[in-house]
Amino acid sequence: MNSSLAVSASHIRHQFADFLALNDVSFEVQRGQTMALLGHNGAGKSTLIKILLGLLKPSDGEVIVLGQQLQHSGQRADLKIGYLPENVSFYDKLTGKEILSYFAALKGVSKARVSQLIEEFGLEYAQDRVLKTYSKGMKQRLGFAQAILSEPELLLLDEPTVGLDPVASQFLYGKIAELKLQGCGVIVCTHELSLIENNIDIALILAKGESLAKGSLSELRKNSGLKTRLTAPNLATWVAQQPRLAAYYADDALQLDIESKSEMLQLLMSECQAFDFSLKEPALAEIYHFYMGQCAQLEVVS
Ligand SMILES: Nc1ncnc2c1ncn2[C@@H]1O[C@H](COP(=O)(O)OP(=O)(O)OP(=O)(O)O)[C@@H](O)[C@H]1O
Repeated sequence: MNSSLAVSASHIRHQFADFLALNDVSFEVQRGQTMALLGHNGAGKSTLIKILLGLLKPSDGEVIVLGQQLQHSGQRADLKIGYLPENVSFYDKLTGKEILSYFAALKGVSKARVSQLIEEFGLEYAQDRVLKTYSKGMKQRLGFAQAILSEPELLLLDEPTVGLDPVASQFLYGKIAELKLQGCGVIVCTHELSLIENNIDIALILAKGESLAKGSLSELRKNSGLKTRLTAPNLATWVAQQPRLAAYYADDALQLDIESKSEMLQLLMSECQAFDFSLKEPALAEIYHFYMGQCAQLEVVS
C-alpha cells in the first residue's frame, strides 16, 4: 500500500436504483496535494465525497483512504478526515463556541484549540451568539473551523467559498496551504473555478458520472490543445518581419501550443528583440468548458 497517498479510488461505480450516478471513476490524491473535483450539477461530485467519507458503499470499485480500505457503508476511515458539507447546518440554538466545543469533545480536541480557531477565523466577537444570528459567511467560517479542528490528514470540502467575501476566501485557501504543508490531502468540490485555479495541484472533471479529464493544470492544458495567447503592442510589426510567426497569428495574438511556445518565444527575443509582451495561459474555466463541450459533442454524434 502506498503510504504517500491520501486517497486511491479505482473503478468506482455507483448505482441509485436504476440510475447510474458514477461510472468507472479512478483517481489518486497524494498527501500534501489539493485536487479540485469539478463537474456540472448532478455530475456525481457529492456522491463521490460520500463514498470517500464511508457514508455510501460504492456498487463497485475500490477506495483506499489514508491507507485504509473502505468496504462497508457507515465505515468511517477515522477522525483524521475533516469534512465541510455543502450546506453547513448545525443546531442553531447553540452558540458558535458551543458548537465547536461539542465537535472538539467528540474528536478529543483541546479547548485551547477551539479558542485558537475562533480567534483565527475572526469569530471571537460572535462566539457567544447563537448560530441563528450568524450570516451565511460566518456559518461557513465556523463550518471550516469544525472541519480542521482535529488537524486532519484528509480534508473534503464541498463548495467551501460559497458565501465568503474575497478576504475570507483568501484566508481559507491560506489555511488549506498550511495544512498541505503538514501533509494533508485536500479535495475541493467547487463551481468557483477562478478562485480555485491558483490553489490546486490537480483536477478531476466529472460529467454525468464519468471522468472526463484529470491531471495537473498543465497536463489538462496540453491534452485539451487549448492555446496560450501572446499579445504585445508591436506584435503586428514583428509578425510582418518574421513570416514564421504569421502561422500562429490570429485574433490580434499569437496562438501558441505547448510545442510552438518556447520556439516562438526564442524567435521573438533573438530576432525581434521583443521583451515587451504578455502571455495568457488558458484558464481553468476555459479548460472546463472545453471538456464539457467535448462531452456534449460526443452525445450529439452517438
Ligand atoms: N439518494 C439518491 N437517490 C437517487 N438518486 C440520487 C441520490 N443522490 C443523488 N442522486 C442522483 O445522482 C446524481 C449525482 O448527484 P450528486 O449529488 O452526486 O451531484 P453533484 O455533482 O454533487 O451535483 P451539484 O453540483 O448539483 O451538487 C444526480 O442525478 C442525483 O439526482
